[in-house]
Amino acid sequence: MSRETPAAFVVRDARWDAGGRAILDGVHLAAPGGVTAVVGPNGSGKSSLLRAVVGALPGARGAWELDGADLRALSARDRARRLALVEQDATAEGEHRVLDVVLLGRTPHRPRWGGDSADDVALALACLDRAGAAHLASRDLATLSGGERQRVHLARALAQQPRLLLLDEPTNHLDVAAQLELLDLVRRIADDDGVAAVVVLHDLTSALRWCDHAVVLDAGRVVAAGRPSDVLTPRLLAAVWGVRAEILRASDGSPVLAFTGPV
Ligand SMILES: Nc1ncnc2c1ncn2[C@@H]1O[C@H](COP(=O)(O)OP(=O)(O)OP(=O)(O)O)[C@@H](O)[C@H]1O
Repeated sequence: MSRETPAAFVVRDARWDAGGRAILDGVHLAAPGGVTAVVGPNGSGKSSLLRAVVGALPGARGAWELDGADLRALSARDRARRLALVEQDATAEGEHRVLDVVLLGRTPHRPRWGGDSADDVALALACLDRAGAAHLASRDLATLSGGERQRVHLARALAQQPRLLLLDEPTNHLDVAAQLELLDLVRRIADDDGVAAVVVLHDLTSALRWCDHAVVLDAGRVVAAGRPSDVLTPRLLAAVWGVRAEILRASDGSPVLAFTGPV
């Protein structure tokens, strides 16, 4: 159970056209707190959906609300106080000390002309610690490995203290132990802090094991949504991904998807 009231996030009828076609074609998503997996084949619109919600897709239409508030009506600063996005393979040009990158997450919370307070620095260090990256605080971001950078961007997002955390393939670049740590951290952020976490995942076993809800996109449309175990069935995997799949059971009873070939 969440110690905080879980954040409720809703997307209604998201639409976005690019290159002469519909990339998002009437997407509905309801994330009533907890962890929501957004899954689908390559090019199905997952990243576009997250980018639309953060206001990074000019021309996107639809409504998105967090705790009943219209996110589109908020200023960029107010939006950044409520939601944070960690993008796929986020990089940065030039030299940036890791601690300064994480402190950027405090920007929407501090006075417009104020510098970093001691509290900001303490919070940034705590977020680095939570993301398993405390030892990187003094490093230059450009010198980090992909997995190390991923943790720093997560720490920056946590420093925003969002009610909605959007993560685009956050387990990319992470070794297996780090993937488990990250998914466990996302679970705790949802459970303990009441943050609504929306996570784009390609690893469908992780979606089954770690997530409360799953939304399946195909060609810009939602083709299934609900409890991951109800949604990610062999029949759906065959229809959407074109693969034959079996659901096996690990010794602890948790589901493991095995793919045995194309349909
Ligand atoms: N600016 C653009 N102009 C034209 N097409 C675009 C643009 N941005 C994205 N697309 C197309 O929109 C589709 C959806 O892209 P998106 O990145 O949202 O997919 P995705 O589901 O996140 O894919 P992946 O799993 O490969 O990361 C793709 O076919 C992509 O080529």
